[in-house]
Amino acid sequence: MRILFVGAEAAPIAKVGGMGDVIGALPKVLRSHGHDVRIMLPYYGGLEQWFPTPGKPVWQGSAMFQDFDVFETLLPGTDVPLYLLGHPAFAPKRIYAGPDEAWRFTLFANGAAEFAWNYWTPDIIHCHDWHTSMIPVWMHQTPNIRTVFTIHNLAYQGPSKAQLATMTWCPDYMQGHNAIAAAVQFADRVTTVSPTYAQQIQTPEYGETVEGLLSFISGKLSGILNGIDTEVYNPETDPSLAQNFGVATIDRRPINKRELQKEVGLTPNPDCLLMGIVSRLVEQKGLDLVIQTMERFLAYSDAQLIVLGTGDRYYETELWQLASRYPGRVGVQLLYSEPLARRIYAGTDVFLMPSRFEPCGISQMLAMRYGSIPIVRRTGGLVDTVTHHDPQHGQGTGYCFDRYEPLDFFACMVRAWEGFRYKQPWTALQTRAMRQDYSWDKSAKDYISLYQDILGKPEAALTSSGTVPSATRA
Ligand SMILES: Nc1ncnc2c1ncn2[C@@H]1O[C@H](COP(=O)(O)OP(=O)(O)O[C@H]2O[C@H](CO)[C@@H](O)[C@H](O)[C@H]2O)[C@@H](O)[C@H]1O
Repeated sequence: MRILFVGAEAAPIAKVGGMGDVIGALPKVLRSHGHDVRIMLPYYGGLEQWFPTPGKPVWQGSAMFQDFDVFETLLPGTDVPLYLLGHPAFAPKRIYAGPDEAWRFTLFANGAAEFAWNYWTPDIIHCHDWHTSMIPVWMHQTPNIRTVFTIHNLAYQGPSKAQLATMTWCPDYMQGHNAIAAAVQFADRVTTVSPTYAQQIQTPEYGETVEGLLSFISGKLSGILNGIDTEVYNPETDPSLAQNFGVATIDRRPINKRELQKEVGLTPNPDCLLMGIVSRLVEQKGLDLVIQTMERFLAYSDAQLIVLGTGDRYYETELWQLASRYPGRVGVQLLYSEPLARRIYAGTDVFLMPSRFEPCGISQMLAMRYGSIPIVRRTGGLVDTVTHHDPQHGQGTGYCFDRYEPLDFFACMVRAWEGFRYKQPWTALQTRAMRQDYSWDKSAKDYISLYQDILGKPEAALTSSGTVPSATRA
């Protein structure tokens, strides 16, 4: 099959959060199954560091009365062809934010549609989040190109119908009151990134005002759990770590804790419970629970905390103030750093993720792979990836709580702190967490079945190169 991934992020070149991990990893796994998968991204300012000589565009097109260029290269470290859509609107060195966000991503989506009609025609365009919402709208009248729309985060829904109509002249058939609602209606299939979240978004509590629509289209909605890139995120080979380790050499892991404590200005102490957060600092991530409980927990215990993230000014300020009140015990790094993130996964004892909602969550899986035990609220993909530690039966991979209440989170941290004092069961817990299989293999197969189902083609109808002969395309 020929599949074009279109999205705003792809690791390692343009990543803000988990969607970048997904678009950076899944295509290469799908290609290893014999499918021709390619990616299209905006050509953001700053990407020149990855591609010093952009060369000539492979195609030039226009959309919304704007001319744009498309350059072709490979996603670094992979064999995945990457198309970069170049237009001055993407010249600034930022992925999101800015007053023109709605306009420039609508241009990107429309440009990607033009590209698929005129240059490289895939069987399926796999669209990610609202930035690509116009693609299913346009493609519903193009029977040979089908669409999958994946919701990574329903909290962001893109421009309103009125804005879209002004920007794109989209005709009245564009149903739905905003970009994401339109995509959901016109896509051949809608997916989200965990089975639990696929159910939750059909309820008022998690549906972000589109729960009615999502339950109406539930026949074409499914949840496919994210994986992680186990080649790139491997504590045995990760060059960012002070000390590599694996399940068999877990006794080497404490070196990472000591070096991390030194690096972020915490008092080196192997015996205290070192807690970590690596996150976008936004309401979704449950940071108000952290802010409400942390002083009391620090007073009650010997714990330390390291936070890495950027986001809302309110959370940045609150966390910064906490760090200034607890020098040597709380370290806050308000920045984006991939190597430091990995050192936090490898050096902390527990990883906090008390999310208000969580479509899937990649961070808790990375934490487990690196032996840091997640403390999570049981919501969305956290339900599907973390099970509660049961020391008596030697089961479970983390600590979980249900209600979004400070007391419940506090109690969960106390249980983890208590558990950490018993070294043998703790090491067994770490080993279990590290042994979990969160690779993309299973989910990639689920996506392949979904694509085949849309095309109405059994595996045998595909050619040996994995493409459907054009004469037999639907
Ligand atoms: N300051 C920083 N420095 C370095 N690295 C940082 C960082 N802040 C975050 N990261 C990295 O960004 C990723 C975060 O991914 P998550 O899936 O946990 O959450 P996010 O909300 O961004 O993703 C959304 O999309 C994904 C993908 O579908 C869903 O899993 C998730 O639930 C949904 O909210 C991790 O790889 C993490 O290490």
